[in-house]
Amino acid sequence: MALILRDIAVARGGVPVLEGVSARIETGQALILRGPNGIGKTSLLRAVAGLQPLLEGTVEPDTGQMAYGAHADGIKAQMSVAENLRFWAGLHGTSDIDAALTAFSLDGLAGRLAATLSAGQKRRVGLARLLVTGRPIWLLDEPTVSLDTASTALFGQAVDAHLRRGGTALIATHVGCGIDAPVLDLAPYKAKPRDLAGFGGNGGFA
Ligand SMILES: Nc1ncnc2c1ncn2[C@@H]1O[C@H](COP(=O)(O)OP(=O)(O)OP(=O)(O)O)[C@@H](O)[C@H]1O
Repeated sequence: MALILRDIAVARGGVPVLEGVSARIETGQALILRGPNGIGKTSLLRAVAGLQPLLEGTVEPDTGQMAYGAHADGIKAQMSVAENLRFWAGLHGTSDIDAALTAFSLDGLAGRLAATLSAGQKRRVGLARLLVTGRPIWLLDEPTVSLDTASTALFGQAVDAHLRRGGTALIATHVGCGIDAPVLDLAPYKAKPRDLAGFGGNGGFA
């Protein structure tokens, strides 16, 4: 399923950060978002995922087709790895977690309380959740932070398999994440200051 961004502008904390961003990611393709700290990679992904409003522009398809993998893994500490994945699968109307456990080498940790996982292990559970959503468009924010070389390779394989199944991925990263894909540098799209009155803006003092 293709992901289409048309002339998008996004704000953060009432301040415009990016404008004029367009991209078309065809079925089976990925696009890497690059740019310096603070340019707006996270804000753009959040807006595409429907977690914050777009200042301008449109996104296709609707957010029901998207799975968002954020910085904060959002794992439930008092549940086991398997319980976390089952919970997430239930939310998305799926039930099979075995493939996700295996893809991220989590079989041996399935019964482990999430609170006791290392940072990289938690990140692997966060990424495994993408698989159980069954959604075709993955929006990933710095997905390989905390991952060692072997886990980064597992991530690369999971994305490759997702793309081969007809998925799409938009990935923000400023480190190599093992994905061979075109890169969109966001630096040229830095927004010029503008008046956000009427958009919930507050002069930038959020
Ligand atoms: N809650 C907030 N309130 C106000 N400003 C914010 C808030 N969150 C982020 N910002 C600002 O919005 C801008 C864009 O931030 P964003 O996190 O989207 O950038 P990024 O490109 O993902 O950065 P990084 O590479 O550091 O993760 C930055 O200048 C940041 O300081």
